Amino acid sequence: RAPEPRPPAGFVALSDVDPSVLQEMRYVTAHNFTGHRVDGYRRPVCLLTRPAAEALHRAQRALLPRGYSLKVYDCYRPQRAVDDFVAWAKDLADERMKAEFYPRVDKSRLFDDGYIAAKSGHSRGSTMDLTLVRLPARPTRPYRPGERLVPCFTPREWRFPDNSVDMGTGFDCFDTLAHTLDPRIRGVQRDHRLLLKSTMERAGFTNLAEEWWHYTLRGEPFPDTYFDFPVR
Ligand SMILES: C[C@@H](N)C(=O)N[C@H](C)C(=O)O
Ligand SMILES: [Zn+2]
Repeated sequence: RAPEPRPPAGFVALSDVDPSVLQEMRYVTAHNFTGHRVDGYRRPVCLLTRPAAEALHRAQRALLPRGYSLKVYDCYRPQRAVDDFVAWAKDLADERMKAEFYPRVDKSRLFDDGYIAAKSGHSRGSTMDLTLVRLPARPTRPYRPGERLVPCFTPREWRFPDNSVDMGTGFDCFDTLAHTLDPRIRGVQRDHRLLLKSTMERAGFTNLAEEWWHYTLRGEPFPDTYFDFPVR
């Protein structure tokens, strides 16, 4: 068997650049919209290009004195993981995670509506999905496969427990309520989204309008390369 490709020069583990950023890597677990560990994720680590990791460190430095930490859910995503999402999307009968992640969107619409990309910025290594956590971070519990699912846009107390601040929906909530500036999101939920957005923009990132959690580094180092080495 051919040896697995290794991370190319220019990639780093986020923990080597900023160990204080919390990590809850969802696609290496079954707690994600597919319901299975996604192809290409072997270890729960956040890999990024060095400039993206250093920019994230700048954002974290701005947040810590205010009593918040960043928490990443996904970082570099191999192309084979994206291909796994595409294959999953073609199987319209597999809706085992619909009740939590896309209760109001037809599975056949997830790519066209902008919630998942067949060529993703994550595979270029300078994009991440993340949220804010109020410090000190509360402990979390793992997802138990088969447990009862709760829609990701219900009040926070009913959703799957997450130690992040209330953003109005959970992570990977494929719904118009997750659009960053959706006018139905008000009060502290909107404040949290705007704190994340302004901090990330100041550190050099751009948000995806459909997802409050998705950010890409401006001037990324590999704008045309979709990498496929596994996360390990
Ligand atoms: C799947 C979700 N976490 C995400 O990252 N969506 C964008 C559109 C992507 O797939 O690049
Ligand atoms: Zn993303």
